[in-house]
Amino acid sequence: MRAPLVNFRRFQITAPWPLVWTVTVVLLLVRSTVLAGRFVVFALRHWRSWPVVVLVLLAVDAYRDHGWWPHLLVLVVVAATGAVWWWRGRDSFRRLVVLRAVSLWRRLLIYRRQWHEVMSLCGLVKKYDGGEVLPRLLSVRCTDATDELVLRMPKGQNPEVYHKAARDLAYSFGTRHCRVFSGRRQAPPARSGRLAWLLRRIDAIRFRDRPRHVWLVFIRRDPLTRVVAPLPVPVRPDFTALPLGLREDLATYCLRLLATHVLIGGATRMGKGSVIWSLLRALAAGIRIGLVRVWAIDPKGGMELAIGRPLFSRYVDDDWSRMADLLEDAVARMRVRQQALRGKVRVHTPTVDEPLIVIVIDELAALIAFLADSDIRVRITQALGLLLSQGAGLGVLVVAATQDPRKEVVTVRDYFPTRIALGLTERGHVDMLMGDGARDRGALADQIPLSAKGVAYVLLDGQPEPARVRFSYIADDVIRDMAATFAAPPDIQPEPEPVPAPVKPARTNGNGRHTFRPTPPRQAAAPLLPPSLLNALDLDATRNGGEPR
Ligand SMILES: Nc1ncnc2c1ncn2[C@@H]1O[C@H](COP(=O)(O)OP(=O)(O)OP(=O)(O)O)[C@@H](O)[C@H]1O
Repeated sequence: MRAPLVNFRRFQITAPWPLVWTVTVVLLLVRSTVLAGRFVVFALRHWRSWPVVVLVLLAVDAYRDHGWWPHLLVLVVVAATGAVWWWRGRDSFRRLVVLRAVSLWRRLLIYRRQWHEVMSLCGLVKKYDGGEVLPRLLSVRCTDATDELVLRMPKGQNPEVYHKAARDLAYSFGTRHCRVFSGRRQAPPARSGRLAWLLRRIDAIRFRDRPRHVWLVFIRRDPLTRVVAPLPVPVRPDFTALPLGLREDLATYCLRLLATHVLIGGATRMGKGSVIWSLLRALAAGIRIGLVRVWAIDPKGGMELAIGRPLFSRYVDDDWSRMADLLEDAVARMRVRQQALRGKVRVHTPTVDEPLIVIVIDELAALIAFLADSDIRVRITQALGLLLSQGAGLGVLVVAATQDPRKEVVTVRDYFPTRIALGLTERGHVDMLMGDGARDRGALADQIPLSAKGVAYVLLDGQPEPARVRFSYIADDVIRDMAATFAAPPDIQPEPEPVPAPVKPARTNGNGRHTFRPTPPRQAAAPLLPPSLLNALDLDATRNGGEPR
């Protein structure tokens, strides 16, 4: 017999069966451990469903043994307990039962059902490996006015994409406003007590930074369409949280007035006055005891601020030169404080002896842009520059309103760390006032309707995304009442009386004789708008449901 061309037997090797079995068992073990781990994660993630699963199992068991009547009995007991709960504690019932039921309902019927469609149409779906990657909806939490969704972005996206798509998302889900937040909205709760250390550790995990999560807040019912009534005057003002109005999620909007200056921008008649008066109301108790001293300048001849004169320790509305004096006096006070605090503290703490000085200026542009007398204008600009650059930490703060936020008009704009944007006339004004990119992040101040007076965009503590708020409307009667109740005590340093205008020194006319040129009378600050026009403008307020000022 002929020998085979290739002798396969020569290459034959015996199978290493122990090795094959060992590898297979190890692979199976790894796989089943992974699956078990996934199941545990799934079960933990959906821990809220455990009671439901247990109840369903119990219900099936009870039905098998006794029929329908145990279910009926349970239903009656649950309904009776719910009724008693609702009767005794409506708030907790609403929070723990009604809102949770609404959240579940809206999650399933509104968001889950349309998720794929809306995400695709709003351009938020990514294509990868021949398939689609969608943002993943993690939770839906409803409040009385908002739906807060948490979602995880697919890889290759950042929150900017959601900021841009915010309006499309809002209208797609049947609302008008959608706010996008790239960070968690609630801070971890403050823990105390015996188990605080444990709870703090759990919070550290629960509230850890999640860069791939995005929070979408849909405004289901806009609470800012109604005028906000004056808020109660705090017994002692908390400068880190002064209540000034209402947020669109129905929380109270609080301003942090500690070591900051505030610039209020808004087109004419959009409610700059209501921001100032809301702030003064929040400070009123401090004003009465002398913890806060308000120095007010109203370049509109007192049209806005004169009505609350008793609240102010110093007040000028009729003389540009006295306005400059007031600001220079504030600089002098600031310098004295600087000397006293140097090397001791970095931020001044207001006391009755060394109060917080708040300089309120109703129309900043009138002081630094439209003032004809260049000498006084330079004095005012210099004093303001010093106050704005150094006064915040020393407890000398400036709160100023302007209709025009352009740099050419408000040259000192960049020195205001806190900005409030009421309704503005131009799209470009939004970024000028709130900072670059603010409009893209949702501050649509140029789209605030004329009727929404007192509605504004603000930045909340620690969040780059602007929030929409409405300041409380303080009517004239309320201001008068406030001025009578919370009048400022006499200042330790009395307001200087207006000094008569200095007579210019005689000049020689070259032939030894002297010609006296009397100085023209001091320039009085005439109102920017004549009273007749202001009265006419007040009519629009009456038409819009507000009260004329
Ligand atoms: N928060 C508010 N809620 C409801 N209506 C308001 C609010 N603030 C102001 N208004 C209405 O708008 C009118 C104008 O308000 P305000 O005088 O405060 O505006 P302004 O921006 O200060 O005007 P100006 O540009 O003349 O200084 C008021 O007469 C009032 O009727």
